[in-house]
Amino acid sequence: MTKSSISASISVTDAEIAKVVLMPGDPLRAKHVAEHYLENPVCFNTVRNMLGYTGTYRGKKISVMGSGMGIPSMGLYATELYTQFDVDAIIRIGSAGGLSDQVKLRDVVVAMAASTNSNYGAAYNMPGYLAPAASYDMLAHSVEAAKKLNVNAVVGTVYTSDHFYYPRPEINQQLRDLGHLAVEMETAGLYWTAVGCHKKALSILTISDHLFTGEALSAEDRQESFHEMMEVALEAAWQSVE
Ligand SMILES: O=P(O)(O)O[C@H]1O[C@H](CO)[C@@H](O)[C@H]1O
Ligand SMILES: O=c1cc[nH]c(=O)[nH]1
Repeated sequence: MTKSSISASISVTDAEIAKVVLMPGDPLRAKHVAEHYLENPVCFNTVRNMLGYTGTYRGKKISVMGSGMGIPSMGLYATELYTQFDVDAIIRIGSAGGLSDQVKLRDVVVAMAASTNSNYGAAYNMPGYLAPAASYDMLAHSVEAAKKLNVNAVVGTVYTSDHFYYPRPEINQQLRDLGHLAVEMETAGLYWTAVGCHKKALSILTISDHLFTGEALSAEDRQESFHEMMEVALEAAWQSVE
């Protein structure tokens, strides 16, 4: 749908926002995705430099917009996209630090669920705890896409941290023992927001560094592995729009 400045955070200009939005943390990565993967991209948002674009991919309209870093930023943009711009599905496309031996540098991780140290979900006022989990059909589409594209995608639980620099790094061992594949900073917030708005979400991540092996991708390697994640995410996005 086309709107002319509804929210303080997103100000739509002359492009519509698609039903499905890809969201990297970095707005410049959103620009890169728009320019390299979408046809005829048009910028729809520049407020706070949180760049957003809409274009087409294999004939279907797809948007891409930065989320910023951390749950509060992701929660704000995802809520506005779902509730004010009629978006049905958001796919996070991010980087993550490996925790498990099941993942190595460059692997693509599909986040089935996200544990977190964030208290953001307390606002849903559940007795106990609202589980941040992916939308199954989108998860299934991404797994099928990865198989078809011969991409090594590992499906499992990730850890969404409020801290990039956690003051007690020894918890990484516990996270690993409890089966977490990788750590990043937005997925749980996206999944909570989606369920709260009765919409869909999926988080697809590339392992950019490993907290136990100490390895990290060079800038060139990041670009190449990022391409594999993009192919999987675009296919899953394509499948999720009619
Ligand atoms: O690559 P992005 O999507 O920004 O994701 C990861 O990178 C940032 C930290 O460097 C956090 O946002 C984390 O979740
Ligand atoms: O949040 C993040 C993202 C990439 N690598 C990390 O170690 N943490």
